[in-house]
Amino acid sequence: MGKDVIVALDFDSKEKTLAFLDRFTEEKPFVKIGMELFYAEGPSIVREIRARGHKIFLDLKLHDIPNTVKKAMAALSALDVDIVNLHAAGTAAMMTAALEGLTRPDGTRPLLIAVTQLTSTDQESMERELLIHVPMEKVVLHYAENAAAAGLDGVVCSPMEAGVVHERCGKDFLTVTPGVRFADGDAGDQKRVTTPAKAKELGSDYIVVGRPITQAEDPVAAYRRCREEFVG
Ligand SMILES: O=C(O)c1cc(=O)[nH]c(=O)n1[C@@H]1O[C@H](COP(=O)(O)O)[C@@H](O)[C@H]1O
Repeated sequence: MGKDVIVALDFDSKEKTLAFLDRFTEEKPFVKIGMELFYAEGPSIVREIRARGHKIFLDLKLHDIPNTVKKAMAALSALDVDIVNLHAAGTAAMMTAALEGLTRPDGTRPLLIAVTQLTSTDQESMERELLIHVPMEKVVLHYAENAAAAGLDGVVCSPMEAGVVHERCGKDFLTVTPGVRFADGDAGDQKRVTTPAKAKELGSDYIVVGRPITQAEDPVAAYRRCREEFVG
């Protein structure tokens, strides 16, 4: 898999989602199905979007005791998706169980990545609300190293940390980075934000972009602008 833009399909219904995807007549974007759409429509929406030929990052951010995560991942392994994730790269036991559950009888599995610190969290809120009194970059690197040691394929972090994660965990360890806005865009609830061009410079493998594309007046033009900046 190469550098690409992943479009976050944060819609509350199948109808809105498919109407959005129908706008793309020339390209087949890599998409992310997250909690909002999955909880509204269930696994059938994943199958339907896959049948249309899209690559899929299924972003359900699993986090529970190892046995529960293993069983839930086993259920998700029946879906033909490219990436799934955990929230967060916490204990080795949970991550190992997730890998076991996700691995199909034939030995194949989707890529498994884990969230480090949400891109809606900044240093101040991490300290005040989560009581983590360590620099953000160090926290992200710690989670990334945990994930790499457990055998995961990468992490979700902000583009701001992509470079150091690659330095520490290797160039093949994936950095999937939300928190992306155009220079003239509104950050909204995101805190650790860069432009697509900056994410490229910093070494992100994938940028995850939702509202700057889905809420744009011309989503296809916004997607193309994003790809142009990030992939070139
Ligand atoms: O796991 C994620 O995808 C994720 C992790 C994170 O730290 N920050 C983050 O924004 N995301 C997701 O990335 C998308 C970003 O959407 P926009 O802020 O609209 O571009 C949303 O679907 C979030 O759920």
